[in-house]
Amino acid sequence: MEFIDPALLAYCEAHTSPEDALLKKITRETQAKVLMPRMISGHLQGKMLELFTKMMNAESILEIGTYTGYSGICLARGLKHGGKLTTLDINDELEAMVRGFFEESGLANQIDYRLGNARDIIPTLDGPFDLVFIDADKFYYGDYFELVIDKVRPGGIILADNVLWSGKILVEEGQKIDKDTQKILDFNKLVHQDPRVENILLPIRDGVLMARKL
Ligand SMILES: C[S@@+](CC[C@H](N)C(=O)[O-])C[C@H]1O[C@@H](n2cnc3c(N)ncnc32)[C@H](O)[C@@H]1O
Repeated sequence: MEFIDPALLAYCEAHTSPEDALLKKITRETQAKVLMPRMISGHLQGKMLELFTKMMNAESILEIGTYTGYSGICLARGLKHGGKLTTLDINDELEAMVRGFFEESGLANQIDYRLGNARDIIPTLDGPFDLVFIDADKFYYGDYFELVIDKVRPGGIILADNVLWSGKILVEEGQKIDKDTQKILDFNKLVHQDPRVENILLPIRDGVLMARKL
């Protein structure tokens, strides 16, 4: 499901600071060489992540789901001088490509790229994080939220991508719901009802849930 008229999207992109050569290259190579290129954050969302990070003056960021590094580079570009991004992914087949992009970004020394299952790695990480971007396997979004909430500083932000799940969260009465959709529905409800955060669901791209820790 497209959420916005393609002409309006093109207008928004035309009035957003342009993607630079590296982000264009990551998009091109992801489309040419990697499975499921739709997973990449892309121009609008990438710029949003960079600007949120700058607005927060973030020093410590955790990303769950590196993929080809597009969103990671956007987040790292927003970091305060000397800040650090920790980014996790289970897929080691992309490692050489991703490390190459991080080197090209000039920010590799601020990016701690770790391979493995995020549910095993997160408990070993020290907070506090200013910002956490959840963008890995949707089935475990609720687990990621619970694993990171105590590691986020008060006033810190948790962002979760794809929470509109291509519109599948709109369920008709009696309709059968697949497991991932059910997990996204549960996650959106969990965050919305959690007294530890205030939240907004932004209809950007496939939906971004923003929760601010109180
Ligand atoms: C939607 S993509 C991330 C897109 C990336 N954030 C971007 O915007 O360019 C999801 C990524 O999560 C990773 N992933 C899935 N399950 C994971 C797990 N249990 N632990 C760590 N990473 C996982 C996948 O390998 C995939 O690269």
